[in-house]
Parts: sequence; C-alpha cells; structure tokens
Amino acid sequence: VGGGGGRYRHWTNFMLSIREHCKGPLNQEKRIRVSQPLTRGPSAFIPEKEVMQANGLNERTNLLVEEYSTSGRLDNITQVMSLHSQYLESFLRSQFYMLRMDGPLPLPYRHYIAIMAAARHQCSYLVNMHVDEFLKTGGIAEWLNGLEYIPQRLKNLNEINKLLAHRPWLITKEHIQKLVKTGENNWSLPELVHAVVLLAHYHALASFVFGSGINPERDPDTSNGFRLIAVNKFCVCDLANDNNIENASLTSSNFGFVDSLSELEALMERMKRLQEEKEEEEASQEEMATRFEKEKKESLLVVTGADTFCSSVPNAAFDDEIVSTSDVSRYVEDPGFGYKDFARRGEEHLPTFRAQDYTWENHGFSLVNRLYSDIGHLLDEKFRMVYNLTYNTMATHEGVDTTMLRRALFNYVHCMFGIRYDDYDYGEVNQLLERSLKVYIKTVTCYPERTTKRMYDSYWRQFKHSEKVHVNLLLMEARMQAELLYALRAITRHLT
Ligand SMILES: CC(C)C[C@H](N)C(=O)O
Repeated sequence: VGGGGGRYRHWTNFMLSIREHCKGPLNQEKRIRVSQPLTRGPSAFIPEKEVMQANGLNERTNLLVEEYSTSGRLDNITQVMSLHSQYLESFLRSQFYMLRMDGPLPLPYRHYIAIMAAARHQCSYLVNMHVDEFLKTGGIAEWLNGLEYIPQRLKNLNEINKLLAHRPWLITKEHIQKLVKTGENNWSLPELVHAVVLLAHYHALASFVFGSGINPERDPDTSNGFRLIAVNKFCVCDLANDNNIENASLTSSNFGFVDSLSELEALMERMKRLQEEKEEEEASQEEMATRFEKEKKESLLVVTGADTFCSSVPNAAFDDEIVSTSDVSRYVEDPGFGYKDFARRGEEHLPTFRAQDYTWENHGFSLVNRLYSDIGHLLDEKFRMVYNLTYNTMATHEGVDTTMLRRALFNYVHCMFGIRYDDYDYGEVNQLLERSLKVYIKTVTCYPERTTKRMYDSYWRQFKHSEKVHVNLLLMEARMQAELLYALRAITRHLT
C-alpha cells in the first residue's frame, strides 16, 4: 500500500469505519460519491481538469521544473502551484537554492531537516519526498529509523523546530545561545540560519499541502524500505460528505444565511465602503491599537478542526492500512506541543510583536543575507511576489483592486502570531474576513493537518479554485515570514 491507489482498497472496512464514526445512515448515492472522490489528480480539493488546463498551456512550468526541481519531476505541489506560474518561479528558485546550491549545510542534512519540519505537522507527503531525497543525496539510511538514530547535533534542533512550528514567539536568544555554544555539537551561525530557513520553509509548505488538499504522488517510488504510508489526514466524515455533523461556525457567516452570490456582492460592497471611509478619516493611534488587540484576542478563540471535526479519528479509519507501516511520529519529539490552545486555557498571553521594531525589510533580510548569502534576496523576491500578486479579479468580476483583501489575509496570519503593523487598521480584517474564512485560515496556518475539504469548500463559494490556491500562497508566505521574524530577532539579540 502506498500511493493514492491503495487508499480505498479496504473499501468495506473504510465504509464501516465511517458508519461507526458518523453514526448516520449512508445511502447508496453517498457511497458512489465517496468511491469516486475528488482524489485523482494533484489535489483532493480541486478537480483534476482545472489544474491540468493550466498545466497544458504552461510550457513555462516545464522549463521551470527542468531547471529548479530537485526530484526532476512535476510533482503535485508544483502542478497546483503552476496555477500561479509567476509565483511558482520564485518559489522553486528559492527552494532549489536552499536544497541544492552552495550553502552552509551538507545536502543530506538539508533533507533531514525538511523531514523534521514536515513531521511536526504529520505531513507524510513532504516527509516521503525528502526521505527519497535524503537517500539520493547520500544520507545515512539508519537515520530514517527516527530521531534516536541521528547525531546529537541534529537532535539539538528539535526544540527550535517545535517552537518555530507552533509558538515562535517563545524563541529567545537563550535558545540561540544554547545551539551555537554546545561544544563539539555546536552550530555555526550560518548553519543555524540555513536550518532555520529550511524549517520555516517546510512548516509553511506543509500548510500549503494540507490547505490545497495535495494528493500523494501517483507513482511513488517504493523501492526504498522507508517509505511511509501516504494518507492525508482527511476526516472521514468529511470525505463522506455526510451532513449529520453540523458545524455552526461553518454554516453561518457574518452575513447570515445568504446565498453565495450575494456573499460576494456584500464583500465587494464592504471593500468599496472601507476604501471610501479610509479617504474620509483615519482612526486614532489608540483606536488602531485596540482594534489589533481585539482581533488578536478573537483569533485565539476561533475554533478549528479539533473541536468540530473529530480530528483524532481519521487515523482510526485507516487502521487497517496503517498496521505494519511506520509513521512520521518517529521524527517528532513532544508531539503534544502545538499552537497554544488559548481558547481553552487562556492563561498564557500572546505577546505583541511590533513589526516596525523588527521588520523583514530592514532587519530580517540583511541578517539572513549576511549569514547565508543570497537567500535573503531570494526570499525577499518571493515575499514581494506573493504580496503583490493580483489578477484584479474577484470570482467573475474583473478590474477589481483587491489590495485590501489580500492585505487582510496576510496581516491576519501575522496577527495570529502576535505581529502588529501599527499603520494597519485591523478593523479591515474584521470587516473583510468572514467567520468560515477565519476558521480556514487559522486551521491552515496553525493546525494544517486538520484541514478538511469541507473547510476549503465552505468559504468564498463563488471564487475560483485558483483564487483559493492564491489564498494558500498568501497564508504560506505570511506564516514563513512570521517564523523567520521571530527566529531572526532572537539571533539579532544574541549577537548584540
Ligand atoms: C485571493 C484573491 C482574492 C485574489 C484576486 N483574485 C486577485 O486577483 O487579486
């Protein structure tokens, strides 16, 4: 069992598990729908033909793959990303640089670090991919047995990997000091920066993989004995599309029960109004600060998959297939550590990071570039690319200035990590991002492994798939930048 083909082999058991789990009737029609799920093609969320149409026209993508792909093939991530080929180029170029070009770390190390990062989100897709690359670049096979088998030096990255992935605001200069000053197992600063860039890149990419429903590769090379089973952790309820599990936060929006068309019109109307208001009067500094704090606090309360989507169950449904195969947990230390569940406990405070005190442009960029030359330029180019990417469309409407909406998406991610831009009015986030979109954003960014097709489908129902992929690009890059900002700030503090 391995690729997508094996996924539904134990069909009867699978259906039984669903039945048991959902405790609801499964009629024939549903059965057919599930047995032909949208799982062929590169994404389980996007019809194959939508991705293929873009690819077919896209010779550029093939050239890019030839030049920058490490595996030498057009993998599913690349296919889905090729819906935005301009961006794809920046992405592949920086990824190629951190994996293949001259740099502080040996090649197999780079892939092992990618594995450790992806494993934090149980992203078997990325883990599998880098297990292959690790071996191909001369990595020691024994390390693939898990974290106990790797050198202490690499093990020392566990802590920063965990914090970066889930609570980057906790990273201090002491963490950095510990890594660079542990005698024989120490990390040089350039090595550490290389590792941090890789970690942040793969955490963020895991968000993209789950957020876009990336499928396992069709013809996985199963020749090495280390391939893990590639089952994305979709909730079986969700796959079955069984509506007996209702989720209030996804079915109602800020606008009440309106059809998706008027949802779109309402959103555009809001954008227009906000634009006009902006020209009229500006909110005071205090008011702006209050709006940020309010949004930050509320983002902590946004309920994600864990509470409404029985996220712990999907594994059980695939138990049959999982027996006798290994899983990604061998690459994870302290698996219980996640994005702070503020909603439940609330005792820990998410501190505010004032972006103007440590910006990517003025601080992060130059530090990273100094310690690991040129990566700063590549990342900078990618951040700019995604931040400015627009087709001036909103679903079927053309010639629309979507700057506000794209800013709101990007800044909301930073807001969830406590990062505040003092010249940005977070009232816009509140106005423009409806509840189901916030649920999606929080899940994809903080708990990507809990993303379901239902969450993906439930927001912006009028929008094109390519636009939802565009959203994922924004979320991914915002997350990566947030992680880098915290890590680089700690490194700067260590240096001064
Ligand atoms: C994410 C989307 C709202 C982006 C929009 N389609 C644009 O071209 O700007």
